[in-house]
Amino acid sequence: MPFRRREAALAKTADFNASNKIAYKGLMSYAKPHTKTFLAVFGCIVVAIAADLLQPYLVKVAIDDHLMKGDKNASTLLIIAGIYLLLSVCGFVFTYLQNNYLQEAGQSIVAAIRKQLFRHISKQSMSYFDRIPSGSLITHVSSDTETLNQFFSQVLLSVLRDGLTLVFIIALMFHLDVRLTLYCLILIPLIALIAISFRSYMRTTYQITRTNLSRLVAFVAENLSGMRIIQVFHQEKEQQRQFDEGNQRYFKSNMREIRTNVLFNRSFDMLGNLSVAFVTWLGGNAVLGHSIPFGVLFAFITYIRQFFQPINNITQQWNTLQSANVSMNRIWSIFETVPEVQDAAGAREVEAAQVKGKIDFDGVKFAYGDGVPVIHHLDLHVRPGEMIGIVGTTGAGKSSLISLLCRFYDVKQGSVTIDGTDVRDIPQHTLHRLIGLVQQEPYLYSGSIIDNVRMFDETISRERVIEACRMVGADTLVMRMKDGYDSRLSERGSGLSAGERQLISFARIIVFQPKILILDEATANLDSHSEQLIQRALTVVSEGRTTLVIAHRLSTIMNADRIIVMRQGEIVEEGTHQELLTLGGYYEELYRHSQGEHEALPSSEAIAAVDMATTSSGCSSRR
Ligand SMILES: Nc1ncnc2c1ncn2[C@@H]1O[C@H](COP(=O)(O)OP(=O)(O)OP(=O)(O)O)[C@@H](O)[C@H]1O
Repeated sequence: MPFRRREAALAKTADFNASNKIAYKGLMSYAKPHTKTFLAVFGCIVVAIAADLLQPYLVKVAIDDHLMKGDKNASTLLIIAGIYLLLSVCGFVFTYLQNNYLQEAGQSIVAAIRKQLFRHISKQSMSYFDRIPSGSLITHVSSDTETLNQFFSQVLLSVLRDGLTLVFIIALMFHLDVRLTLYCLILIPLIALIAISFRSYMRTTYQITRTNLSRLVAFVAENLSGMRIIQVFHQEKEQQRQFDEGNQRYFKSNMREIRTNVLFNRSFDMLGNLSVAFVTWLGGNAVLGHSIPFGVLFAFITYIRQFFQPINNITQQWNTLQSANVSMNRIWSIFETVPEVQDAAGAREVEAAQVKGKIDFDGVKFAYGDGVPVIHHLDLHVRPGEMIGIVGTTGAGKSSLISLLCRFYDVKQGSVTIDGTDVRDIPQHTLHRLIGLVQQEPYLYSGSIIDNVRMFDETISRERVIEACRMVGADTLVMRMKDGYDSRLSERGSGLSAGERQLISFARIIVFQPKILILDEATANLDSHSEQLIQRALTVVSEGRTTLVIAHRLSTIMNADRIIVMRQGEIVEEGTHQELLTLGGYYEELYRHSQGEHEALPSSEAIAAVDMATTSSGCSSRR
C-alpha cells in the first residue's frame, strides 16, 4: 500500500513537472518580445553589483597602498573618495534602472497574459462555467497573474542579482586571499543545512496562511452577495461568528509565518556575525603574522557580511517560486481548455435579413456532461413569427431546451435547426445575433442608460435607443431620472426595480432586432403592475418575431399562439390556452391551482404548483 501511495505521489509530481514545463514554455513565448529589455536589465545588474562590490576594494586600496605605507599625499585619498562616491551614485542609478526595466517587462507580460486569459475564459462554453466556480476564475485572473508578476519582479531579479553578487563576492575573496576564502567556504554546508531545514517549514506555513486568506476572502464574497438573505433571516451574528473564526485562523497562521521568517532571518544574521568573528580571529592572526595586509582583512570582513544577504534573499524567494509554479500551471491549464461548443469547420454565415425564424427541434436528446438525460427525444416545430409559451414542472427541461437553441450546449442526439440550418452549422456570433434572450435577472452594466441599451455599440445612434425605450414604455422611467438617458446605472442596475431593469432589456431587443426572441422567466420577479408594463412591452417586441416564452406565471403566456407543457424532459401537452383547458390535463390543473383552487396534486407537481403560486404573487424565491 505505501508503495502504491509512493507511486501515486511520484506520478503526481511527474504530471506537475510536465505541466510546469508546458507552462514555462508558454511563459517564455510571452517574455520573448521583451528580450532586449531583459538584456538591458542584465547589463544594469552587472554594473550595479560591480559598483557596490568595488567600494570595499577601494577602501582596501586606500588602507594598504596609501595609509599603511605612510603616503602623505591627501589628494590621492581625495581621488579614492571621489571614485567611491561615483561608484555609489553608479550603483544607485543602475539599481533604479534595473528595477524600472524589470517591472516594465514583468508588468507588460502579466498584462498580456491577463488579457489573453480573460479572452480565453469568455470563449468557453457554458459547461465550463458549470464545472469551474466563478470565484476560482476571479482568483486566476487577479491573484494568479499577480503571482506571475512576482516571479519576474522578485524571483527572477533575486536569482540574477543575488546569484551574480555571490559569484562576484567569492571571486573577489579569492582574489584577496585564497586560504582565508577556503576557510570561509567551510561555512557553506552549515548555510545549506539551515536553509534546507527552514525551507519546508516556511513553505508549509506559507501555504496554510494563503489557504486561510483565500477562505476568508471567499467567505466575505459569499456574504456580500447574499447580504439580503442574511439580513432577512437575522443571520448577522452567526455570520460574524464564522468570520471571527476564519479571521482568527488567518491571524494565527500569519503570525506563525512571520515568526518563522524572523527566526530564519535572525539565524542568518547570527551566522553572518559568527563568520565575522571567525574571519576577525583568523584574519587578525594573519595580519599580526604579516601574511596578509590590514586592508585585505577589512575588505574580507565587509565581503563576508555581504555574503549572507544574497543567500538569504534567494532562500526567501523559494516560496514565491513555488506559488508562481502553481499559478502558472493553473493559468496554463485554462489556456489548454478547448471550448466544448465550437464553430464547425464548414459553418457558414447566415444573412440575418433573410432569416424567417422557423425553429425545429427534431428527436432531441440532451444530458449535461455525462449525466442522465434531461431531455428525451423531443420534437417541436415552431413557425416563423409564432409565439410559443412553455410551462412545466421545476426541472422539466424548459431552460435546457432554450440553451440548446442558443447553442450554449450541443445536443447528444437529434438536431436543432433555424430555417432548416442546423445551429451547429451557424457561426456562434451570427447565431447569437439572431437570438434575443431576456432572462429573469437582466444583466445591466455600470454605465449610462444609452450604453446599456445599445451594449456599448457606438454605431447605434442615440435616437434609435430613445425610440426603442419609448416603444417599450421605458421612456417615462428614464425621464424621471436626474440625467435622463445619460444617467449612470450602478453595478447590475441595482438602483432600478426588477421591472425597470426588464424594460431596459426589452429596449435592447428593439435596438438589436433579433429574429428570434426568448423570454426565460422574464416576469417571474415582477409585481402585477410591472408585469402589465412588461406584457405591453412584450406585445411590441414580439411583433414579427418568433418568440419562445418560458413562464411559471400563466398570465404571461395565456395569449401565446401555442403553449407546450413539459414534464421530465418531454412535451406532454400542446395547444392554445383554451384547447389545453378543454383537454382537462396537467395544464388545466395548473391553471386551476394558480386561480386559487388548492386541489391535491401529486407531490413533485405540488412543489411546482406552489412555486407558481408564489411567483404569481411576485415573491418568487427561485434562483
Ligand atoms: N448546468 C447544469 N448542469 C447539470 N444539470 C443541470 C444544469 N442545469 C440544469 N440541470 C438539470 O437539468 C434538469 C432540467 O433543468 P432546467 O433548468 O432545464 O429545468 P427548467 O424546466 O427550466 O426548471 P425551472 O423551471 O426550475 O427553471 C434539472 O434536473 C436540472 O437539475
